Amino acid sequence: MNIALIAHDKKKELMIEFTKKHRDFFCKHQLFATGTTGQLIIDHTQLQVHRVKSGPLGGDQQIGALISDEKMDLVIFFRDPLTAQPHEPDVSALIRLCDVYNIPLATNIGTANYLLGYASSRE
Ligand SMILES: O=C(CO)COP(=O)(O)O
Repeated sequence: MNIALIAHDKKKELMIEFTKKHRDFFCKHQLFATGTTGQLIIDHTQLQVHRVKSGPLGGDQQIGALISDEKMDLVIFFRDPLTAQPHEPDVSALIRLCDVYNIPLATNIGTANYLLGYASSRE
């Protein structure tokens, strides 16, 4: 599967812990991430990650383009619901494209755990 991993700043620690915990799952898949999130995942897990630009600099739109090209199978996007983002339209557009293309999307750890459990059971 092609999997996108994205986290807003206050959720980056959570993403690091999540990818560390599920490293055995993630190492079997092609990973894509926005710039800063991707670098942190690489630094802490040594997983291979294809990094696009940072979210506020167009990275969310690049992930959105991959979704619209039907190249993404799962999106895990730990959003920060309590902090205004300068690129909020890009965030909304990415989430919208997941709905347009029926791509499974987790925006919090509860859903992410659920989706990973399901994806692992199908391996
Ligand atoms: O802003 C983001 C998602 O909207 C994430 O971007 P970074 O991973 O570059 O911080």
